[in-house]
Amino acid sequence: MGLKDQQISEWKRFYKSFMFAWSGIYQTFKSERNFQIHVMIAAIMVILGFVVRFSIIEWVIVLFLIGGMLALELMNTALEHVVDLVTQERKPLAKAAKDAAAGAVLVYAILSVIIGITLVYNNL
Ligand SMILES: Nc1ncnc2c1ncn2[C@@H]1O[C@H](COP(=O)(O)OP(=O)(O)OP(=O)(O)O)[C@@H](O)[C@H]1O
Repeated sequence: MGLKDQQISEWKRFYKSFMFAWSGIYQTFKSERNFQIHVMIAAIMVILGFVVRFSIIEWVIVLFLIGGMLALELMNTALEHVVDLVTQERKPLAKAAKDAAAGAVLVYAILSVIIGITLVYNNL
C-alpha cells in the first residue's frame, strides 16, 4: 500500500471512530431520559447566557459544565450497560457500581446547578 492509500485508510478509520462515537451519543439521547433532561437544561442555560450576556470567561465555564455533564452521563450509561451485560441478576456489587456512577453524576449536576444559577444571578 502506498503512502497516499495509507493516509486515506487512516482518515477512514478516524471517520469511522467518529461515527461510532456519534452513534453512542445519539443512542444515549434516544434511550436515556436523564440525558434528554441534561440536554434540555443545557439548551436553557445557553439561551439564558445570551439573554444575560455572559462574558467570555463565563461562557467557557458554562460550556465546560455542559460538556462535563453530558460526558459524565454518557460514561454512566456505558457503565450501566456493562453491569447489565455482566449480570441480569440482582447483586450487591452491581448495585454498588451503578449507584456510585449515579452518585458521580449527581455531584457534578449539583455543582453545575449552583454555578449556573450564580453566573446568571451575577449578570442580572
Ligand atoms: N443488577 C442489579 N443488582 C442490584 N441492583 C441493581 C441492579 N441493576 C440496577 N440496580 C439498582 O437499581 C437502580 C436503577 O438501575 P437502572 O437504572 O439500571 O434500572 P433497573 O433497576 O436495572 O431497571 P429499569 O431500567 O427497568 O428501571 C440502580 O442504581 C441500582 O441501585
